[in-house]
Amino acid sequence: MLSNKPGTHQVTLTAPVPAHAFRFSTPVVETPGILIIGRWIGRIVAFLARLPFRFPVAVGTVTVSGLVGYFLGWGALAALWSVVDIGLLVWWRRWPSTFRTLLGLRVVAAWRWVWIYRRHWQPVLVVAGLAETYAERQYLPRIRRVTCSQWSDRVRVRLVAGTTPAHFEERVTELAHGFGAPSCRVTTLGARDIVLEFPRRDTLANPIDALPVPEVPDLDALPVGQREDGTPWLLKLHGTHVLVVGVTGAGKGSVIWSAIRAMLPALADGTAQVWAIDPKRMELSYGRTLFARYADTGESAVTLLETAVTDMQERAERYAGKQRSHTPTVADPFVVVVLDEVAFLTAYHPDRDVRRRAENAIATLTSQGRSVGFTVLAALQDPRKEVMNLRNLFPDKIALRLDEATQVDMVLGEGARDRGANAHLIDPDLPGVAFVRLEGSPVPVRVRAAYVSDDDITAMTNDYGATETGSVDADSDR
Ligand SMILES: Nc1ncnc2c1ncn2[C@@H]1O[C@H](COP(=O)(O)OP(=O)(O)OP(=O)(O)O)[C@@H](O)[C@H]1O
Repeated sequence: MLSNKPGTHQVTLTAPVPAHAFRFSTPVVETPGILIIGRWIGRIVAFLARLPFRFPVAVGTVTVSGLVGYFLGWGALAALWSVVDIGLLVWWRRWPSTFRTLLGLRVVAAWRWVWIYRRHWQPVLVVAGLAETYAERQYLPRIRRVTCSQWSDRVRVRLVAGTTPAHFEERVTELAHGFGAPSCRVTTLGARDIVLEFPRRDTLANPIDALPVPEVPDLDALPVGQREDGTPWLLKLHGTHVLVVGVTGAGKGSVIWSAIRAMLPALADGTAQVWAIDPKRMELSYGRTLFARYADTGESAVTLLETAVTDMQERAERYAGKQRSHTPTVADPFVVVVLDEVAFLTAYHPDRDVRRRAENAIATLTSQGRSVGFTVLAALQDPRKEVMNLRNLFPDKIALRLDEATQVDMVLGEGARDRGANAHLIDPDLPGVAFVRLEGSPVPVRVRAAYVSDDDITAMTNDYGATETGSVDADSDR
């Protein structure tokens, strides 16, 4: 106990209490050198024993090459490799997709595991604050596996017990920078089991052409663009309200037009209607013949909104006690009120009465319209409360390029920026790129809306628009 051996004085887990004459503490026992060396040898042997299972192709290749070189000589090895190279070349040219999935991406994954993740894992995690310390020992989450898809690396990680995926979600920016990726996304697979997804390149860098019009539109999942992982970005309109926020030129129009485009067959057969409010007279006027109602001034816009409220309430009264959800029919179509620059009505319109009536009507529609088939799809440039205090009545929000970092959480909700939704850093040269929250996941996803050009809109109005303009723009007071 009172030994003066080196190390005895180092362990001070609790501070001494001066009033106590004796202090009991755990004795420090010196580890014999042979045990330390034995442990290192054990770890090296375990590593070598695991290698063939972890990298069977690489270990097999090296072993076979070594055996051929040793028994048959270097000439035979060179001949073998020439044949293998020609075989690989033929495979690559003839069946590129199987070559990529079975070999190419595995080689890339092994390389990136060693060179990027293994090498930088400890420093990046320690600096990012993701290494845990307990009783003077450091515990690091462990890389279980690295796999590669064509566009991203997926790093499967075993968490340190007592930590949660939220620790990683809050550090996605640090992780992305640390491993040299444009972004990082965290997916939870199970207890202490997460995947970090690092894109290797920006899959949304090129504009996406207007998507094909679906034969039977699914109003719960309208294809409006592409997600960062290459899968379609599907927008739910029926049973919700959507607020699209972005600075001027961010591409709000492309989200609105992509949604309208995806609904075209439903507009044509009368099971859905678009009621459009277009204060700028630039965005929606182009496709006027597609809309059941159209308004472009303050007064006519408020009249349109109040008509929607009256129709909605009449429908709710009919449904009361009989049905709890809406199924689109020709008699009771799904109505989407599309509002371009909603702040024009709620904040900027000079007439106070128009502002008040518009706000009341939007609040009523957004709070009561969901279950009876009335949806508001609104675009907004400035999400601050002074401009739009109704934003929380929109369950789904889309954050295109924003002006300030603080606006990200205003749009996507608390913690969205910490989880990597850097909408304020979206490149101005990438209009249509946005962050959205998908159902059931707190992690924002990067997406890009398809671009519906003027020619596309002309083709849409030719194919699906009403022939008599007068029949569809009853609310316009132009
Ligand atoms: N999804 C997209 N893909 C590629 N380019 C796009 C996309 N959306 C918009 N653009 C380009 O950006 C320009 C501005 O887009 P848009 O008018 O839709 O922005 P906005 O957010 O509606 O702006 P404003 O609020 O001023 O109307 C378009 O003219 C087009 O050239």
